[in-house]
Amino acid sequence: MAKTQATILIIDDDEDVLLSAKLLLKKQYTTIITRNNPKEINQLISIEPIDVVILDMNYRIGFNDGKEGMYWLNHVLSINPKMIVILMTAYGEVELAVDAIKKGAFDFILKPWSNEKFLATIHAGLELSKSNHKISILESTNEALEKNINQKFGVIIGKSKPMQQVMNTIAKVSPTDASILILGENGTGKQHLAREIHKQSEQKNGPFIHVDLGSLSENLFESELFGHKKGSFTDAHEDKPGRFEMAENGTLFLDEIGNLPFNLQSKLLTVLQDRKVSRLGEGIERPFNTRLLFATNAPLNQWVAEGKFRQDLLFRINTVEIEIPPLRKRPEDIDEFVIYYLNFFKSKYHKSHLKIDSEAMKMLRTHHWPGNVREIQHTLERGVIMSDGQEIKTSDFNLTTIPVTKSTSSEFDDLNLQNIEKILIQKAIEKHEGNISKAAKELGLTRAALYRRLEKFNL
Ligand SMILES: Nc1ncnc2c1ncn2[C@@H]1O[C@H](COP(=O)(O)OP(=O)(O)OP(=O)(O)O)[C@@H](O)[C@H]1O
Repeated sequence: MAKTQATILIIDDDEDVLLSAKLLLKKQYTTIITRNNPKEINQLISIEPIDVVILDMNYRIGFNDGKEGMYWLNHVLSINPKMIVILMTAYGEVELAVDAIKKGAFDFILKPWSNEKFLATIHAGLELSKSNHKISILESTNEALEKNINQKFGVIIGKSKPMQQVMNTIAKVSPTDASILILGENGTGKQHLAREIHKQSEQKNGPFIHVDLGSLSENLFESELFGHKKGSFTDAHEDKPGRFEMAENGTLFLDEIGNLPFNLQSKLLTVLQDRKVSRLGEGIERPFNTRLLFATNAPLNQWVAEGKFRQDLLFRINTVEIEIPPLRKRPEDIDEFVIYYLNFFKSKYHKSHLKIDSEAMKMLRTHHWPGNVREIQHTLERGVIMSDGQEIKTSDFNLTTIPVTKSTSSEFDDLNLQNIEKILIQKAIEKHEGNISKAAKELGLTRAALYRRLEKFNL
């Protein structure tokens, strides 16, 4: 019979008890650790993936008040409140054992034990430990998924030749386990395509977890990606799995990979090579089974040449590179996007009669679309909202291109804060040639906050 994968720690000062418990359990479970001194608990819990602790109530000869057992029970639960602790106790101490259960122990075993009862108790403890572990991962996965639930548009639009080539590549590579690097300007649909790859992959029934490395502050990178142990830093109030663990049997999409700080690039490389992650502050290595997708709008090859991005990491993540062309290089797709978003927003805002005036349509077809698909989507939404009549007019779209102006102090003659905010945002985007992450960083905003302002100012 194959052994069940589980690590059980037994602590008792009686070597005979340890030996007979070990002999019994090792037939059933993969790892049995025995110790005669409870002081070793601290170290063991932080380096071994322990599922169940079996703890004696008394450690000094002649003492049978169970105080030590209670002390160590509290201690284990303060390190990990979800740890399954089973107490071993003699006949006279049943009341004490019941008290221990009230304080958080899972169950107790009476010494001398019946093998059958002993195994049944361990089995039940292990089942609970497994479901606790699953629940904690599910809670975090759920949290991450809820953030993504607003993803509104599931279809892939684009019949142009360059888009069809992209789709052909996706059909070929999605079912494999190759790492894919998606390249493209802001708003070209990198995340949208990453979701499509997930849908067409073997992991399609697992979660799709998106991490925007452009919006994470530097001190959060490690904990977000790899998870942390309670107490490993000031705000680590409880154990938390990282995104790698949350994406188990699914896809992990690391967006804006160019924003990963240089010191963490080597750590990520090791994780990708070993296919194991360790939570911050914990020595346990957890294997993961996750499809990895990456995206960036940064010129990574150039950054490698400049020493800003590790070449070995780039080689690891770009087994296949897919470049999504900007909208201006596939103008044939504009009409389809316009029709799609027009219909979508007509129905959302209950304006089913609306059409686009021919002048306005001409303008949409010839616009440069620096913000790509995201810009076309927001423009159509604005047009539908602003239009009063039967037709959306050029002015309803309020399509402006970001003016390329040289900074002069006269811009600040107008001291209206909103106007100045708009000017600063324009300047930051101009300076960083449309790179939203860098502009947001310079402005001291998250990317999401910058996007909100772009919308607010119709930029
Ligand atoms: N081919 C497409 N078909 C339908 N919708 C699309 C397509 N490409 C992009 N979109 C939509 O455009 C918006 C922007 O796309 P997405 O967020 O994937 O771009 P991105 O390249 O990841 O942007 P950023 O670089 O700013 O993170 C999304 O709402 C997405 O659904």
